[in-house]
Amino acid sequence: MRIGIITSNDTVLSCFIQPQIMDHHHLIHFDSEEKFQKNDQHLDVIFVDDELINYSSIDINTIDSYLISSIDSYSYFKKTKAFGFSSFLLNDDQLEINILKSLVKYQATSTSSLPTDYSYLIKGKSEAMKKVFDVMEKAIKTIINVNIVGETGTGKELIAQAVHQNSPRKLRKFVAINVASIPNELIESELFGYEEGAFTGATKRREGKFEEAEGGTLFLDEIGELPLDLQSKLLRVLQEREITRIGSNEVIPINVRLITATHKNLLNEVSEGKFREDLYYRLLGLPIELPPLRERKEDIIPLSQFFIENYISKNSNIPQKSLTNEAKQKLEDYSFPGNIRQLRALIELAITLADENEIRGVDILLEKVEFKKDLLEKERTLEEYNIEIIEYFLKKYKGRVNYVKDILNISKSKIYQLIKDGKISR
Ligand SMILES: Nc1ncnc2c1ncn2[C@@H]1O[C@H](COP(=O)(O)OP(=O)(O)OP(=O)(O)O)[C@@H](O)[C@H]1O
Repeated sequence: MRIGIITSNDTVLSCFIQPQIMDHHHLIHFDSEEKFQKNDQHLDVIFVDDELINYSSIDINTIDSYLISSIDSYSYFKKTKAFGFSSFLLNDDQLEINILKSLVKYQATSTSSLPTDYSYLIKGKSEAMKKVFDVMEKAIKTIINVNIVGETGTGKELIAQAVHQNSPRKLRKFVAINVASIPNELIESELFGYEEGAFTGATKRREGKFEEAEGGTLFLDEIGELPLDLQSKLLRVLQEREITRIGSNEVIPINVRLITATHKNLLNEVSEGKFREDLYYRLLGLPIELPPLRERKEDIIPLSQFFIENYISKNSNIPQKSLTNEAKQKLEDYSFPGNIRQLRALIELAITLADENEIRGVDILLEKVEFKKDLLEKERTLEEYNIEIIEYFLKKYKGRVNYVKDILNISKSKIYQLIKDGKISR
């Protein structure tokens, strides 16, 4: 790990880094005669005096433009005319882990000064969400790695996208990959790419996700599922900041911000030997915890209203709808195992089911959200889907054919024919 410190005052170095690991023989100053060695050209951690401004790979030659993108640091830099620049190399794994740990702690307690407005995209006024927004501010200000923890559907990918879109990297790509969804033997080629002929089926060269995300952000979802051998490879890539495609000797430098996500407690995985500790601290960077919806009930109604507006604005034929008190209560009392994704599906179904301008309790089909998903997953013919839907509405409206034909905009005779054929019961 190479640490860089920009400062006019060497004593600040000791504030963050224990004296015993400082090796002044390795210090390099801008204003000295010394030139950077080739392998000195990347820094892992940069401080401007006591402010950690970056914790990720950065090329020394681009440090100026990096500082400009980090407004606070740049104005500080100008104001104090700080020009001393030091960097030193650390070769001790355990010390490296200790430094990473203290950096994580430092980041978690430092405050931010660049408020960003996510309210158009991410809803939530609960204390839990305020904390999430606070950490996001810090994530945006630096290019520190970020790890998002939360159950399925809590908004991990949405947060990752928001961090990217508000960061100086927004002009480059946001590339997302779900590690759990790729067979183990394909993860390496997905991440790092391959050359033509590298293995059976590699008919032409393909770039991996790291290359695709160059200059931007790579979102690795379900990182806890990464097999141990690939964890070592990923660690090496993060340390060396370069990749090699499978079947190639060419070393490709990379400049990618990593955001990882998991629904697992990775620290437990570390203690069980399933996840490498050194990789854990490299990836952890800033931890963002997204609590399940049942633990932030005050967000349920604002989120529901947001999804109603969103859905109606995209479907101009649907009139405005609002939630009755009974519907609100029903939503607030529910536990949402599928979290916000489930709430969204449930609201969209309720809008479709609601007859008037009101969404009533009866339109909130808690047990039926899964019905909608199941319905699609069973892969039936269109005719079979039709039958299932007609049957569902006939049951709901107690066999009133006239009512159901209007809702589904089909002919009465179609329904009677299906009943006559024994395909549906009334
Ligand atoms: N705070 C929020 N405000 C508005 N919409 C949200 C919020 N959180 C999540 N969503 C919406 O909920 C859905 C699920 O979010 P997302 O895919 O980000 O969850 P996830 O945690 O990454 O899920 P998974 O673990 O299953 O991949 C998306 O439609 C997303 O836009």
